[in-house]
Amino acid sequence: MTGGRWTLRGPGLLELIPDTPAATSCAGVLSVGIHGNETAPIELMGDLLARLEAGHLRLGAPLLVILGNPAAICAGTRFVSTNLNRLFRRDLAESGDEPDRARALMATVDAFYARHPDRARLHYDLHTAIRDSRYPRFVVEPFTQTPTSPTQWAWLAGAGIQAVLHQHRHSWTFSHYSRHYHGAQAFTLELGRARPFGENDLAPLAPLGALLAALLEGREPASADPATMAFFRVKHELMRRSEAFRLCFPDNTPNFTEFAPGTRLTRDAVGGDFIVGDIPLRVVFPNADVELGARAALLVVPTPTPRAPPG
Ligand SMILES: O=C(O)CCC(=O)N[C@@H](CCC(=O)O)C(=O)O
Ligand SMILES: [Zn+2]
Repeated sequence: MTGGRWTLRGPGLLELIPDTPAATSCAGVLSVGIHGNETAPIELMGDLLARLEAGHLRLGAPLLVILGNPAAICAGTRFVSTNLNRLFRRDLAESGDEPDRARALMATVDAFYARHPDRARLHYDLHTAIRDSRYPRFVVEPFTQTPTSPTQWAWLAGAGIQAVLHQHRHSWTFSHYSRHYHGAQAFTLELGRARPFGENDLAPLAPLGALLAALLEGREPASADPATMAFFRVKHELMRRSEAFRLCFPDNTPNFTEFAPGTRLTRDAVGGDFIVGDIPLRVVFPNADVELGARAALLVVPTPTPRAPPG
């Protein structure tokens, strides 16, 4: 490897250690495979690491590269026993494969950021979605007390991200963990539809690959006007409350599809049905098959583009 060395902090936990980090470089966490069937980010990361190993990239920043759920990746499934991306909380009490993995990932992230106390913290958690989307590449901004830096919006726009969704409450996802406990600039990135290994079209992800390469080399990534992205915020979260829960629209409805006032969206034996009120709502991540008590869909509305910094 040119410019540094690597060390394994555990299974699927690769730390890249530069000889001479660029002065302004971030301490970055890049995670893929938190859901085992979301393969495009794993291929993208494999390509980045292959270019580093071949000497086409020079390491210039400390990076922690995480392969999230190896057992689920081997099985080709979203998870083995429970959804790993709901377990990133320090008071986690559950036992089992995914809870143990969540604890290992949290401890590894804690130790990584602690080794770089003076650097800006960043975490991109890379996913793909179950369904198509009106915006194939979008990010979820975890609920946060600390505002997102305008630079992040410019980098994400420059990386071909088409939309942003602001979360309305704590969600205990991996990106939320880095944001909430470490004040990192952290996002979940949704990068098209989940497909098996070998069936992904990585061409639309080339600008994101360029962003990741710039971070790895400690260079300033390309920027674009954040106004090129559509911004949304969560208005309602639909939960599955009983076995009878079902969605009243087809399974293949793309993310960000809009429903008019008066449309019935769900039926459930507990808590009643959900009908769209006075303003249209768009649906994101609909999934009637989630565990009881889990999120079955987000309903979102447009929100203004964050203001650019003065000057
Ligand atoms: O397509 C779907 O329904 C799910 C895709 C996915 O895994 N999304 C993440 C989003 C995490 C977040 O809200 O930040 C998830 O559900 O864990
Ligand atoms: Zn996912």
